[in-house]
Amino acid sequence: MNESPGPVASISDAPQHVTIFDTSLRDGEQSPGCSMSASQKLRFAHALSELGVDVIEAGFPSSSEADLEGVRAIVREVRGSSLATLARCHPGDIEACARALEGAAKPRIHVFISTSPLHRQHKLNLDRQQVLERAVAAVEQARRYVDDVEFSCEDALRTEPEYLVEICSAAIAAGARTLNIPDTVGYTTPSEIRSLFEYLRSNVRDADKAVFSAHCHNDLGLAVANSLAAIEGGARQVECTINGIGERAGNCALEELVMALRVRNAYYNASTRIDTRRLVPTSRLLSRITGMVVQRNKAVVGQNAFAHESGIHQHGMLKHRGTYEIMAPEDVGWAQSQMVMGRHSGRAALNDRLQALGFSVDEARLNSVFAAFKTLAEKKREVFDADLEALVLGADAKAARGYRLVRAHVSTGVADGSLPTASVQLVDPDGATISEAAVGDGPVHALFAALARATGLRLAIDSYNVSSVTTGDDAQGQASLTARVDGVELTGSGTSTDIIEASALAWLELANRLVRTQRQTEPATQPRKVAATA
Ligand SMILES: CC(=O)SCCNC(=O)CCNC(=O)[C@H](O)C(C)(C)COP(=O)(O)OP(=O)(O)OC[C@H]1O[C@@H](n2cnc3c(N)ncnc32)[C@H](O)[C@@H]1OP(=O)(O)O
Ligand SMILES: CC(C)C(=O)C(=O)O
Ligand SMILES: [Mg+2]
Repeated sequence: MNESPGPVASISDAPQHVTIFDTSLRDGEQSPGCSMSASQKLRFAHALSELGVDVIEAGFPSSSEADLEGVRAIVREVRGSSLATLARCHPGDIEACARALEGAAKPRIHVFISTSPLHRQHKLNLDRQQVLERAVAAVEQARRYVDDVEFSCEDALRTEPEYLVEICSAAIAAGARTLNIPDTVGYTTPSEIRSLFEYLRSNVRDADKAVFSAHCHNDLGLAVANSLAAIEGGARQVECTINGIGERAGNCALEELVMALRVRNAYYNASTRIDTRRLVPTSRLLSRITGMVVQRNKAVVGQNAFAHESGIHQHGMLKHRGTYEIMAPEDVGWAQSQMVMGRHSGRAALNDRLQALGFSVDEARLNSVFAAFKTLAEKKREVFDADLEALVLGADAKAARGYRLVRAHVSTGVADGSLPTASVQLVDPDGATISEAAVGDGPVHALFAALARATGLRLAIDSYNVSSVTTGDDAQGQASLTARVDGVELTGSGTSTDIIEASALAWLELANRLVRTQRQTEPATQPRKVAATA
């Protein structure tokens, strides 16, 4: 048997700071499906600043009046981070950057030009010397407006390395403080980009006067790996985007890069200023603004990143989180790990979930519930709390005693000054009819307020979601709610073609679960007391 490799040595003895340059609002925004209005950009720029991003690339002011206005609004309000804007090596673009950045506390102008033979010949129709002269003139012009100038060699990874040395040396001499080496088309590999950064840092004149920066695209799915390799080669700024949005397959995902540096700190010995607990909220905000859904299995911020369905993993997780998680969900902004009950789950996870729902079962009962659970899980993709309750109680949860919706009515108006109002009629667990009404900030808020009045239960809702479960104009909507009661997460869901009815059913399912865990007296089980939040 081979010997274990032992701990990996650190790449650097002295702790290093890696500057996080976020380009979600520029490279990210220019990708299909990600356009943002000026007010959306402003909102997201605030979120990036709160996240602790060092440099926010706010836009490309010469591209449109709207982009210019968007940058100006960010300059007026956002403090803390440096604010960068992009310009071609073109006097008009650089003037537009300067105008947009007027009043910024920490302005940066970012000028770029293509350096690769393919781009020089086919895109720009310029030779090496002409590109170099355009670059030097642009950096010098930008320096007349601001001290902090970044120069990028577009398509650097397909550029002759000795020409990169020449143009980077000239850019430093002209006043550039940051030299960005983009892998514009996501073509490079980790060992190649690492060698290129080492080569440039050794050969560029006055290399120590500038920060070398990586800007990797994800066409081969290597953007994060290549950015980390660039850090190994000496990069001290990484350009990235939230959720990895950006041209084509996107840019290096900020959340992945930052967590790799943190989780493998002993190796990289490099840190960032990012408040990692804000990663998930920031990712969610971007999804909401752009409508770009994050894939479930996306590292760090995807819904499955801390979810476990298979029995062996769930069993390990219940013994020690470290068995199957290399970082804590709380550290990146999730509430907790998730145990999803499904076809692959085992007895340990089932027992744990039943206890959380207030049922303590002996081994024989657990075995019989487990057999029924496996049969059900073969038919359903996910087994919900309501299904588990039905299995333990030996009856359909819908038939169990609880509040039942008779009717609900909601009225609302847009910009007519009317208050959203809801009235509900329920039958309570003892068969009596109750009617109540309430107003709220919106129709669903009013509905929940009326249900709270009718039942006397005030649920502290953690999340509320509506999604369609079928297609077409008459699609069924599924409303899902979660609430935390005494540290236990309870869920409720309801389905209807009317989303108000679906929402009321979800609220009542959650409320009934709460009531049942308080009142449940079935002899084979011992209910755990769960108090309603008042
Ligand atoms: C790798 C990147 O991410 S680069 C950034 C890409 N982002 C964008 O393009 C979004 C914003 N762009 C735009 O709104 C428009 O392209 C504009 C306003 C900038 C320019 O629009 P137009 O004047 O109509 O030019 P168009 O987009 O058709 O072509 C680009 C022109 O810029 C030139 N160009 C491209 N890059 C550079 C550069 N770095 N420096 C100087 N000129 C450049 C091209 O050669 C072409 O010039 P030409 O019109 O003389 O042939
Ligand atoms: C403008 C530059 C930095 C760029 O986005 C790229 O080359 O990918
Ligand atoms: Mg790019």
